[in-house]
Amino acid sequence: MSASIEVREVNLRFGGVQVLDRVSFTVEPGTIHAVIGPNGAGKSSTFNVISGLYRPSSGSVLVDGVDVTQRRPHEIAGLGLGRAFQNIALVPHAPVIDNIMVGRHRLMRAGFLGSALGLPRVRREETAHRDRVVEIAEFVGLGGQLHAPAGSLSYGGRKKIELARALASEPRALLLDEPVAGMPAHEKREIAGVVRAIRDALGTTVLIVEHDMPLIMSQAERITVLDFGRVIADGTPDEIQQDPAVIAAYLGEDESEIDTEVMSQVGIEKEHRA
Ligand SMILES: Nc1ncnc2c1ncn2[C@@H]1O[C@H](COP(=O)(O)OP(=O)(O)OP(=O)(O)O)[C@@H](O)[C@H]1O
Repeated sequence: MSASIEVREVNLRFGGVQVLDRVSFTVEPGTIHAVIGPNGAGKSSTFNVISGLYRPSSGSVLVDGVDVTQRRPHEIAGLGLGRAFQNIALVPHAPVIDNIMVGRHRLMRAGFLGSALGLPRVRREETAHRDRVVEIAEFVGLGGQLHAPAGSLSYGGRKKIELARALASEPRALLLDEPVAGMPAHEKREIAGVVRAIRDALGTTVLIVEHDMPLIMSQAERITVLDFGRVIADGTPDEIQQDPAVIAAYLGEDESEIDTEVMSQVGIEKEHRA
């Protein structure tokens, strides 16, 4: 149930701006792999290239060895690449379960007509899909809120719906874009647990972009660091914390914007700033 993702020498330009500059890294199957870097480093752009929303100027992306660079987003999703988006797009008045069912669409064969006519085969298929979606909802901790309107859940709860929706397509690799951004600590811990469980219990490869360093350092097995569209480091959390190029990248930001708390979380001591 796990796929590898290989990003090879990807260049991405918008007008005269080189957003990604020969970006290469490999996400091994069944690992939790993070992409980090200062604001504007190219993390979201990398995700957009992998999921087919942006076409690179050159270079390629392979999923399980299959070149997907020229494929459209839905085709890439069809190969088992799921994505939970940074900006939550839910139907607030619809129940939680219906919001998650949207993610199941890719796997459902019954057409609109069969559904509308209530054919027995179609009904059986829908029931099986719904049962699986209930399991997934329970897995992410939404079992008690299946019939609540999605908009009535806390921010963390709505993020769980996003996760469940991405999981509903039974992905072999899952891209998570800032899954804990803006959450209180207890919700962050809960989501971190779910991310770990997705990999441990389902075997899904997880590629994650996140600014929350404690989460990254504790969950990721491998980290790729981007700065100004380039890969400046790639390694284990321990290696990354000690890498001089990474330390310089985080210190190179405008002094007024340096988040000392983030720095200390990454393991960068104040002495390095002198
Ligand atoms: N569609 C686009 N058109 C033009 N420029 C873009 C586009 N998408 C991204 N960029 C530019 O590419 C650069 C990298 O942006 P990107 O959003 O990938 O960075 P990021 O590392 O995800 O940043 P953040 O941490 O702030 O989300 C930025 O300078 C951004 O303005």
